[in-house]
Amino acid sequence: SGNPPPPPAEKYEYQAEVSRLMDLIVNSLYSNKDVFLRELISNASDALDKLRYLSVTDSQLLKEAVDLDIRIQTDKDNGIITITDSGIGMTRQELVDCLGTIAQSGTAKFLKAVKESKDAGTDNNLIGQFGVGFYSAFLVSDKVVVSTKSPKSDKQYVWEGEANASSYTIREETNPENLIPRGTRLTLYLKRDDKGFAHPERIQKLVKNYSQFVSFPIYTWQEKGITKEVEVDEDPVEA
Ligand SMILES: CCNC(=O)[C@H]1O[C@@H](n2cnc3c(N)nc(I)nc32)[C@H](O)[C@@H]1O
Repeated sequence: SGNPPPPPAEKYEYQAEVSRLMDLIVNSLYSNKDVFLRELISNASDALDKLRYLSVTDSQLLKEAVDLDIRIQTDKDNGIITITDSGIGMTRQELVDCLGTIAQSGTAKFLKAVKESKDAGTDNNLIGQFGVGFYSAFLVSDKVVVSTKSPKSDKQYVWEGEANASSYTIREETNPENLIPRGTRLTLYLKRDDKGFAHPERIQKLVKNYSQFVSFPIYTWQEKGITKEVEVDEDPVEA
């Protein structure tokens, strides 16, 4: 076909503080892995808040006419969870700035706070307070893929990171099946021992626990493995 091949994925090293932070989060929160869903829903909710706030002065941001919601899909056959928000999305540079680096001050304060906190319980809350919850995805995932489309860029970008890795990659999304109009879709490839999180009833229970303060609807779907049949629940988990 006439289309030029897509540019190759680019490899980035995490800033040292980020690597240290990921190790700390994975080692200190292993006892209560459930927190990953609360953190990722919180990030999705923040992204929707940002869009709603910015659209007040720039209605163009809503031209992609998609509802403001969070969709969680579980594929229990393959141990995969996807969390999609129709929020503001990230540009390539924002992916680097937001997921590959962290403000030194934030890290130092977080590390100090965790050291001072008595037990894992307080750690869970600290992770949310310091906005570093994204990395809790690696509590339950071998690999995390973030596919994101911002109104500020005409391309959709795919960030890919693996547990215990010192680097991550970013490439352009070229598969039409994966394109989203705006927002961010996280795909979690669950660890062998954590595939239970992809069971719909377990996700629904966690969503009910963690979503009471989320001001956007959260829908959960069960993906029927290779048939890709999508069964919509009788009624969405209204926030
Ligand atoms: C410390 C890890 N960094 C983040 O979680 C940041 O990444 C960005 N992020 C994470 N999930 C996101 C999401 N779903 N949408 C958007 I817009 N930004 C997101 C936000 O800037 C977070 O503060």
